[in-house]
Amino acid sequence: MTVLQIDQLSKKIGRKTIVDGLTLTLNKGEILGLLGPNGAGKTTTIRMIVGLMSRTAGRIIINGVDTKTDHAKAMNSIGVIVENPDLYKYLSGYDNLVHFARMSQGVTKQRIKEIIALVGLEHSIHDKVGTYSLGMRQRLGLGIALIHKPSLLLLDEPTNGLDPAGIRELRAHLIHLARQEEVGIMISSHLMSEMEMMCDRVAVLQQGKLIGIRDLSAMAQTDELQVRFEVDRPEAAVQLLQTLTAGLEILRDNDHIVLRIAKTKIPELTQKLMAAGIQIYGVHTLKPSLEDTFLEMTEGDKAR
Ligand SMILES: Nc1ncnc2c1ncn2[C@@H]1O[C@H](COP(=O)(O)OP(=O)(O)OP(=O)(O)O)[C@@H](O)[C@H]1O
Repeated sequence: MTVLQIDQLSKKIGRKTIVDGLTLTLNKGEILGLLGPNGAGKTTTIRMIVGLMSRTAGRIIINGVDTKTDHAKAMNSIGVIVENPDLYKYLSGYDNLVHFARMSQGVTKQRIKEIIALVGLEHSIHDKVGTYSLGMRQRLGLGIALIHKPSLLLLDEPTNGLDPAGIRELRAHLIHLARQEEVGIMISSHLMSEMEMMCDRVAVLQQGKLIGIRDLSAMAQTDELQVRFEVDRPEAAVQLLQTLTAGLEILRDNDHIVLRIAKTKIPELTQKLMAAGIQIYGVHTLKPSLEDTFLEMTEGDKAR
């Protein structure tokens, strides 16, 4: 089920086009990354979705509701952390949650308890927020964004300022939310490594334009690997493999030969090399990374 659908969304300020005809969908239980360098238009896109900024053109549909037709209804199913959450630091985490819960209808004590467990703040929820670390404040902010059970969560660079442990914790919470509570999550970042670790799909933005979408779960399942054989006679190895597998591209890198094959092919090729008397010192495998595919996309873009 689609929780967010954006069609031909654009933003112009003066003569500058900041977001240019962006079309995207986000499904229930999916984590979609919005990846792009500074100034690519990520924040502007998120601000337009939540109505913090007007749009120049395009449609935004949240759970089947057009945000232009019924903004309030569409916003009911969104949780958002656009910047550092506004928290009351002289109140406890619990009192902050109660305060924000009053703004939504029908939030029960049980829901507040669930939220505290969900964001892992059981042990410090009665401490004053002023004593919290940045990671704890982020988690409380996440809890507040989730209190009314949104089916869509939007996060703009949520890991900014977090240390590696904080980032790991936040990532675990977001994956849990998507998988267990089926929340659709859109998260912006300029860090590929971060996107790679938590997103199902990544939309790459460059100068306000969508230049490609990569399905990371499909990338993880593909059995094509980059395989490097370290051998004593690379020349002979290349010749042999080329006669065995027509059309296979093999690169030579000093004592290594590098090729892209399915994992299941490795034993067969290893045996053939050994049978030809070629000594194998090592076999190293590498999955194509998001960075590789990102570079492929941006280079492809330049060529057009
Ligand atoms: N109100 C505004 N007036 C003029 N230009 C703006 C305005 N808001 C944003 N911009 C410009 O639009 C571009 C996109 O900004 P935006 O903040 O959406 O990018 P971003 O991808 O979120 O980048 P960052 O990672 O730096 O937050 C930038 O070049 C920015 O200078």
